[in-house]
Amino acid sequence: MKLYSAKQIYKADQISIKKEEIGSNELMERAALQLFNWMHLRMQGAPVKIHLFCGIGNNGGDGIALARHLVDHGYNVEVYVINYSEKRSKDFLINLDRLKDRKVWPHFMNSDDELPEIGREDIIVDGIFGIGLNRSPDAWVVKVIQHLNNSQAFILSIDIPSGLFTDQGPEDFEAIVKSNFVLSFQTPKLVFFLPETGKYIEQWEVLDIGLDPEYLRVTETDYELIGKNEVLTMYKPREKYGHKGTYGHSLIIGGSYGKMGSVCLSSKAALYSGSGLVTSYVPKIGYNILQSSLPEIMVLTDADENELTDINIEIEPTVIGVGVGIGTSEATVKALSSFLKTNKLPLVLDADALNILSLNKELLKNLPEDSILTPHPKELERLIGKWEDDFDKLAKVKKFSKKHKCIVVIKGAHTIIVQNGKGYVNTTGNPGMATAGSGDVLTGVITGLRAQGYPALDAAIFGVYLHGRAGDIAVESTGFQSLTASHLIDNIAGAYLDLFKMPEQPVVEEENQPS
Ligand SMILES: NC(=O)C1=CN([C@@H]2O[C@H](COP(=O)(O)OP(=O)(O)OC[C@H]3O[C@@H](n4cnc5c(N)ncnc54)[C@H](O)[C@@H]3O)[C@@H](O)[C@H]2O)[C@@H](O)CC1
Ligand SMILES: [K+]
Repeated sequence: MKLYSAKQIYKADQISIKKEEIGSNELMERAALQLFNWMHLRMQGAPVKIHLFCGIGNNGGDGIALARHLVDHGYNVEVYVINYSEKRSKDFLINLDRLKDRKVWPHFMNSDDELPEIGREDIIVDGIFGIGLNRSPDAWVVKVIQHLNNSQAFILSIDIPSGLFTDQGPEDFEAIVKSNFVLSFQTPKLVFFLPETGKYIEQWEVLDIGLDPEYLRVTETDYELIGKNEVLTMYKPREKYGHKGTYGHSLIIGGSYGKMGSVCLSSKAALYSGSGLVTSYVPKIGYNILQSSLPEIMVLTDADENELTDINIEIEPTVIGVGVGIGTSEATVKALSSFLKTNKLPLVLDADALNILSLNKELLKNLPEDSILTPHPKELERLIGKWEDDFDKLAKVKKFSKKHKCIVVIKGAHTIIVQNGKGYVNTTGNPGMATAGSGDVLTGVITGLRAQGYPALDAAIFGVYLHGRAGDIAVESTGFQSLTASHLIDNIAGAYLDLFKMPEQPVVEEENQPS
């Protein structure tokens, strides 16, 4: 699913209005009706108090129009207009008049007005600012926003939580509505998925207001949201006459004294994600550990007992996953450096391989094109330097990816895969996956997919999706706290099977026929 920018949404609005020969207020009416239907379906006329806080632009206009529909259906509403500017939009004014026709008089709130009382069982509709926010709200509006956040009432935001910019990071974190639910028009917004701003959104849903499908189809976006539909197009079915050679050979290079578990996890994950063959390359200390815990896997050893000192491979793997558990000792840095200088095979780099690259940036030029780097936030900072906010981080990663012709997997609650100027935002996974070894499993899954012939970008996107989906399936039986990296591996199978599961249809009971 594409994530459109505010500029693109405004353009889609204009094109739809022109093509359909409708007024902009008709588009607002569509939006308001969708909002109303959503609420009405869930509330079924319940006499809960609904406080609608509306700005003076089109987001406020949506709120005012919604208020009219709620009033028409007998809901208990109170409307407040937050008068933060003299420049009321045309469609806001049209809808204000329509509301007044119903003899509903909003409270017009200015800077020194008292804040209304809101019960914790009430509902707040947040229509103060939409995608038109272009500077931080004034101090008194921030107070109103804080009042809503402190009320403990359920907050339903129209289009975007008020105070969040659509395409830039926040300036004032106090000035943002904390939404329980966002009904976002036509597209979710990128900020819903970034660490600094995603926390203002508990849940979201898209309302289709019928913006011009052709414009939406042909318009390229900088970001895409990745769900099942997106990865299904990447999936490679197994061939009937395939053999283990058809599905590639993964080599996992890693480990040091006390850190052999990471190699076990990566190697096993590569196998479970479908790699035909898997070999691990480890210090001697790892030989028995791997041979006895993973019978399907072949093992090669370094000359040294406890750490990697000379990466000397005499096999021809399809892809190499390198870095888990290797540490950063002088001997290992040397070994990795000389390996990178001669290696031409596709790479997935993780953990200390990334830390070694950060300390020896000249090695980056040795990476084969389309190498996949999987840093967690600290490793990323070492690679690209500090960032000011999430948008600055994304800009820096894009620049890095372009310069070094590599794919960067920014691990997080919503992992984002960046190649060149484009980002792919993952939707699977859960907080239980913040656990030891989770990253090692991801490295194995991506390596295993690459071995099977998935192009690098697909391997990264699909791998991140599968890893998260395995976590989502696992958590149903483990809970967040007890989820471990091994559970993730055990559920890779479930994540694959889930790709082809049809959504469950609601059971419709047959009506009793008179006999
Ligand atoms: N035809 C359309 O454009 C549609 C727009 N829709 C709604 O319209 C919204 C966008 O409306 P607007 O463009 O009117 O913008 P907003 O309603 O988000 O903001 C209102 C206006 O306030 C001003 N402003 C921005 N930041 C401010 C600040 N900190 N303090 C004071 N004033 C500030 C800006 O001039 C802005 O246009 C969407 O989020 C959506 O809810 C929907 O009705 C669907 C159709
Ligand atoms: K809003």
